[in-house]
Amino acid sequence: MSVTAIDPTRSVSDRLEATGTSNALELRGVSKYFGALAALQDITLSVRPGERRAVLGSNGAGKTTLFNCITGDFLPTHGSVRFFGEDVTEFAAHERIRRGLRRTYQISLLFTGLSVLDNIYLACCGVSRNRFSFLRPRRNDALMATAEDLVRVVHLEDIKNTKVSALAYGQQRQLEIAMALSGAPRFILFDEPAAGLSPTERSELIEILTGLPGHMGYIIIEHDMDVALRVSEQVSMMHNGRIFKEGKPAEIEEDPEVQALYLGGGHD
Ligand SMILES: Nc1ncnc2c1ncn2[C@@H]1O[C@H](COP(=O)(O)OP(=O)(O)OP(=O)(O)O)[C@@H](O)[C@H]1O
Repeated sequence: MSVTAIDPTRSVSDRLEATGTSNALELRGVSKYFGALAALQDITLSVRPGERRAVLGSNGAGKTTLFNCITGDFLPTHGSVRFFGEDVTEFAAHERIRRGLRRTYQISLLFTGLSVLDNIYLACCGVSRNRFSFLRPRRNDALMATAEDLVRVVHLEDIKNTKVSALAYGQQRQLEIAMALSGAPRFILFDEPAAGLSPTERSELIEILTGLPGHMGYIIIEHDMDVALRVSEQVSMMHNGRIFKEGKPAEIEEDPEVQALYLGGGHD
């Protein structure tokens, strides 16, 4: 199986030229406190449209809290979150979804009694404009065509009619990615997509992520450095609620401070 690494300079600038807009995501001075505990402290982060960013850090560094502040699951204690130029700091999660923000979760949210294709189709229905219509006796052909496209994007076309309960774990994670892609998102947050995957499944995941359409930017939280560094163009390192280093994957991999804190010391 061949894995194509992202060209870090050309792909980003090409995408920026194509989109011609401001940052996809912009966090300014974001902090999040749980009582006296500072889970996030003064986070400032800019991600350009189409950019692929990895956020790495030890357990408890604040990565999931960061995602929750971006998605609207948590309201930051201080600071602001902008999505494609719009201040969404106080927007509910569904309002951000409507603007094209998606995420995957560490826990599975699939309908195990339905087929792969039906799960994706339902996800497409969920984010379509007509989702509140009760008068839909037949399948929507356009949404089904989209679901068929997505099944191919995540390499599940050969088992599209298989029930989710019969899928291998890695295939279920691939399906979750397809569901996050429903409704043509502008930006996706991937929460540890490689967790629990076999080496073969990880290679498949790398292929899927690097093969996503160029305009589709994302942030990936990942403990697997090999996956994270191969699917990202820029890396932000977190520790104790702060981003302490940013750089390209090769720079991060060779950085002595990163090695001391993360690579050398493990993340437990
Ligand atoms: N809802 C919550 N209530 C109280 N404390 C929380 C809550 N969510 C997270 N925390 C705390 O905030 C800190 C950051 O947690 P967070 O889950 O964001 O870290 P993480 O980097 O995602 O860790 P992991 O890699 O283990 O998932 C931790 O000390 C955690 O215990």
